[in-house]
Amino acid sequence: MSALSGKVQTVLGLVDPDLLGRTMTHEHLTMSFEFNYTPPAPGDEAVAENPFQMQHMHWLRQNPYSCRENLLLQQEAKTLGDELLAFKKAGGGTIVENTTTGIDRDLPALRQLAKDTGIHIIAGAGFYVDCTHTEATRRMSVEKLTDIIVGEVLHGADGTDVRCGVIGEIGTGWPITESETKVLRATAHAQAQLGCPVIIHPGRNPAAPTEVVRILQEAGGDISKTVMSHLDRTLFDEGELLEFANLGSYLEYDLFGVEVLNYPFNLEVDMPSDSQRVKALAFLVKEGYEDKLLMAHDIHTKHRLTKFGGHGYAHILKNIVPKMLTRGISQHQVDKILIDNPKRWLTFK
Ligand SMILES: CCC(=O)NCCS(=O)(=O)O
Repeated sequence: MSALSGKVQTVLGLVDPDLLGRTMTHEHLTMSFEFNYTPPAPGDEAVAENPFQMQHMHWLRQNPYSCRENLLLQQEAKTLGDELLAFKKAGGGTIVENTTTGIDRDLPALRQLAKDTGIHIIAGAGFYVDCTHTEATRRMSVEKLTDIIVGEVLHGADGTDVRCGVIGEIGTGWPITESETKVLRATAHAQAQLGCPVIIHPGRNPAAPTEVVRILQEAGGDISKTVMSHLDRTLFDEGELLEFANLGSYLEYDLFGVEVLNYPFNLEVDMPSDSQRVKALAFLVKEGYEDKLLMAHDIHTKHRLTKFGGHGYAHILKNIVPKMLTRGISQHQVDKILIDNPKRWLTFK
């Protein structure tokens, strides 16, 4: 048994799992998504240059990745305390901050935000998707990658003494690349050593979540302590969803607040609305998966902050939970999804 066993590791140190309260298991407070910039449609360039005005808000919500400035969430780190205090006022207790190496993780900023607001913040270890890997990362062996990830949890990351409390979000695309496969194997090895929670960003293909689970399992990972993120844009067929759910990971619906007509990273996908996300959760509850469900907003751009007219980190607590209660999900089941399941997942074995 390690010193971490039975505890949750926040950026301010170890805490008793009972202290977490309502938890968003997939958010970003400071990061860069610039590598995903998608040029605006011809004629929209001027709007994209000057997006944060009332008359441009609809365009920005529909085209969030076509404005460079919108992708620089890290510029807001100093003012993010107010957003977190709104989350706290709505009854929130904990944020899992999934920013990993490749998208500008800022651990000192996370520690400061936790101190300023009293919100428990849990930082993520490991690496994002292949196109953010450096050449040095690509050349590393699985053993070296494992050492880095274990070190980020046990000693601190990015040259700081801030320790990560989860591995992930570990980024994978579709098809999964060689470098991503090595990182997945390292993740499984580190998890086997540490007994820690893992969270995965799957590629945008219905086959991706199952393939990730296969790789993790083969390398000795603990699927019962692993979260599959972004199911709302990945698995639509109910049969396929149940087949995946049967593999035993946590099932995360984490794009609450995103309502877009065209999803630029996969134009085949019809991004669901929040009502459809609630429907999917109600379906999984009815099928007996209430102990596996998790929810979040995955805020990763500026326009989703309340400061820019967005829904902020309190949207689920203020707007989605009341809707869930009208759609066959009980308060007891809501509490499982927002409190008990995150607590169980985040507690080191
Ligand atoms: C870093 C944030 C992130 O990866 N979000 C996922 C966006 S999407 O793949 O679901 O569009």
